[in-house]
Amino acid sequence: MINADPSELDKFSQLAHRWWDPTSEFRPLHEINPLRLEWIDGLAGLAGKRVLDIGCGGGILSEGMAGKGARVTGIDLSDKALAVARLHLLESGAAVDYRKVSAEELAAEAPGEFDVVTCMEMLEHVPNPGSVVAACVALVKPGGHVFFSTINRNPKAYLFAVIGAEYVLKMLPKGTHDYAKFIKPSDLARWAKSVGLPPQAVIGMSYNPLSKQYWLGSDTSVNYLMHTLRES
Ligand SMILES: C[S@@+](CC[C@H](N)C(=O)[O-])C[C@H]1O[C@@H](n2cnc3c(N)ncnc32)[C@H](O)[C@@H]1O
Repeated sequence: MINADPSELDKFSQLAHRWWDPTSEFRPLHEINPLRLEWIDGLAGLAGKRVLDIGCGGGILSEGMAGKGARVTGIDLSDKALAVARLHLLESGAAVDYRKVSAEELAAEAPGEFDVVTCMEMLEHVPNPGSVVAACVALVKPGGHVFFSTINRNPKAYLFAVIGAEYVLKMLPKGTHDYAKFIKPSDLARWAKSVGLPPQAVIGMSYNPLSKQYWLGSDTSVNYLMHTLRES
């Protein structure tokens, strides 16, 4: 059975036509993109690398990584998000190969083909995130980089990521996030380590609603990113 929740895919499909509008529901992804792109590039050196972006959506990060000189494949299971991603290439002139395939299926088809795998803001939308983590280790070359980002599971994360972002600030549509699917960094680290992806670094991402600024730092209590390396 495919590791996907149709209602989650439908949520993103419904909004997909607004993916590249930086004032839309996707504004947070536009605003965090430079931060995560520089962090990934600083650790993995994207130029010339073969990169897989899992759950690429409309392609905000995929295009950013292509702009750094990476050869990027973006995969997602939302037809509409992929259609928007492909259409945007005409406007931006970027080159990204977008495909509708699950991480698990691609892992069986193209094991060890990628220097870098990114899986950002996606694990909290799938029924079995551990299965995606296992697919990531299969997809990346020995010694290659895998990056994750997701939302921590604790009362503060519920307050900020659900109540704050969806109900108070209305940055995201209500129902975007399901608290039960949030993932503690310790759980993600344990899953990654158990499949041969020892974590190298974890960094927090914070937001100040008054200044409307995001930054990376030591506070992993709400949003965080994790860098792992496949054992050689
Ligand atoms: C919050 S968006 C993140 C998009 C992109 N990774 C980013 O950070 O800019 C989540 C994406 O995950 C995709 N998604 C959800 N379940 C998936 C699955 N099982 N396989 C692949 N993509 C999935 C959705 O269609 C959506 O495009």
